[in-house]
Amino acid sequence: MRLVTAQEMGAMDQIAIKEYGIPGVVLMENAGIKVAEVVVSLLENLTQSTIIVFAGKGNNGGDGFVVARHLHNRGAKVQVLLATEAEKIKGDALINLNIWRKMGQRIYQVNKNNDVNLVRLALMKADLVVDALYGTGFKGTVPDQMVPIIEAINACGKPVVAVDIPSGLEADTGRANGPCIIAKNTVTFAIPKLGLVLPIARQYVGELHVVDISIPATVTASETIYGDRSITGKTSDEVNAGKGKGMVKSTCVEDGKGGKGPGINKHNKNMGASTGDGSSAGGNRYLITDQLVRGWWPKRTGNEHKGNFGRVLVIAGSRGMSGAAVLASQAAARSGAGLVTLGVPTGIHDIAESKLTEVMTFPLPQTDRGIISKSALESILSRASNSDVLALGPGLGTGEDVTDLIKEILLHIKIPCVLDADALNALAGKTELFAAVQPDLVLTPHPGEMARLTGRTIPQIQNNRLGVAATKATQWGAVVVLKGAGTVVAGPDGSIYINNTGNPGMAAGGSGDVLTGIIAGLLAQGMQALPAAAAGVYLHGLAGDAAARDKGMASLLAGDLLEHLPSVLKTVE
Ligand SMILES: NC(=O)C1=CN([C@@H]2O[C@H](COP(=O)(O)OP(=O)(O)OC[C@H]3O[C@@H](n4cnc5c(N)ncnc54)[C@H](O)[C@@H]3O)[C@@H](O)[C@H]2O)[C@@H](O)CC1
Ligand SMILES: [K+]
Repeated sequence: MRLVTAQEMGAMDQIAIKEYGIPGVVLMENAGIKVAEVVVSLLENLTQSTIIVFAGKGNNGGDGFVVARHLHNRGAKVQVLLATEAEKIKGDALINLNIWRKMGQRIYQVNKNNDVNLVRLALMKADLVVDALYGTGFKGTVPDQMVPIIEAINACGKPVVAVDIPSGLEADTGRANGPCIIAKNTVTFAIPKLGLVLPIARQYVGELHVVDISIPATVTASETIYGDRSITGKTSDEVNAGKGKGMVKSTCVEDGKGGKGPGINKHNKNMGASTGDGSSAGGNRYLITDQLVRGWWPKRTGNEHKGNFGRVLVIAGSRGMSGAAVLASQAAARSGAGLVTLGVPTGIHDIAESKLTEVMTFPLPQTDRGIISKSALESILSRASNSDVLALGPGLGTGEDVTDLIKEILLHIKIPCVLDADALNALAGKTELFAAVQPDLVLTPHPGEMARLTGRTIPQIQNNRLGVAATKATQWGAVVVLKGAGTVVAGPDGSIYINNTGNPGMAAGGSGDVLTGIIAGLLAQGMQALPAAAAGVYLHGLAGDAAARDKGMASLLAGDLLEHLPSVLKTVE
């Protein structure tokens, strides 16, 4: 499902208004009607219900007046509390405020500090609250006089329906920098705003409804290139040249409905390049959904043999870390790869072989610390020449030997690679190598590994997950999977896929090894790097959710994910 920033949504609204001739007041009317419908669906007896609508000074408040009118028309008792001076209301919002007044309805101004008593009194009588204080126009922290109002709403215990976005939440970052409405339901217009699906926003958004307000599909479905460089990756001149021309591209890859899918080729590795860090990388953003994954799924016709589904080579493990190698290779096999071969240091070869049935194994020369030695290079490259994908890293261990080996592998490899764990640690400070690698690369760092790779702190990574992932994916010409709650998958073109499956129980040893194997398994079946990574994190999370339902989060083990992979895969197949 496509996601947009506030600026992109605003640009789409403007195109609908200025180029298609749909008056803004019509969009506002539709928005208000759709919110009213959700409110009606939540109330048992509308005509016996009292609804309080909190309206702010902008268009979000304008939507609120429309909601109030439709609920009143349908027999509810509706009170509008205005959290600004009425004189500040303008444009379409003023049109709707005036209609409300002409209907003989009052508004109650509650923009002064001592008005909070009026707010509390109204809330006591309410069955439901509509939050139309701030929408996508909000940034920063709510002004002081709004703090007691928002606190009173959150404390009243009545269900709150947020119009477009909970007030106090930033549409792009999903951050609440101060008090913020905690909604039971959020009704967002046309396309979900990026911040609404980020894990930090979950507690405020509640159930998310995405409703159509009649913005033409040609506008919402286009890979729009509007706004400034911070969104498009274009120079301001290019943007100005395109202004007023409407949609620049029309291929849409949304919910598996069409388009060629977000493939990657190395030639577009610098597309959408961004200068700064922030959320500055160009490209489109999506929430990974079932529909998207189904659209990417390799089709099986029934006439295949095991060679059709690709061969995965896993190079992993070291003394004491045979489990990582076993989990990664089993996950590749479980994800549908035709053949999986695991190369491990001699010392743990027998252990790996005894734990694995379907996966073939072979021993590699090792150092006296039980780590694969540099002299394994030739053997690995020779195996790789008969494979379709290489998964490299889980449990490899660290040291100069490993670093040298990985560097050499990457400089000579000709098949797509998934790099994880120690393969990433080995390349900290040597990331210029990524851009020199010929085949597709998928990197799967957790925030700690990303901090080492980029020379930043973990908080710096976590405070800007989307920006860092997209910027680095562009710079490195690789698919970057930044793990953690709300895993971010970024492509070299700056596009971003956000994952919402999974649970905290998955933060267990070995979970990342399973993900590496799943992505390698999907790549082996012919999926391109970006869809394989995005589908991989989605399925990995679903398997984790199924395992948590089965066993609870506390005792969830990485091996449980393997057990639940088949049923999860069955649902998308
Ligand atoms: N024609 C359109 O563009 C449509 C807009 N719609 C609604 O309009 C909303 C966006 O409206 P607006 O852009 O008017 O803005 P909002 O209504 O979201 O915000 C209201 C005002 O608050 C101000 N503000 C922002 N941050 C603040 C802060 N920290 N402290 C104090 N004031 C702050 C803004 O400058 C703005 O004037 C959407 O969320 C949606 O609800 C819908 O009616 C659909 C059509
Ligand atoms: K709102």
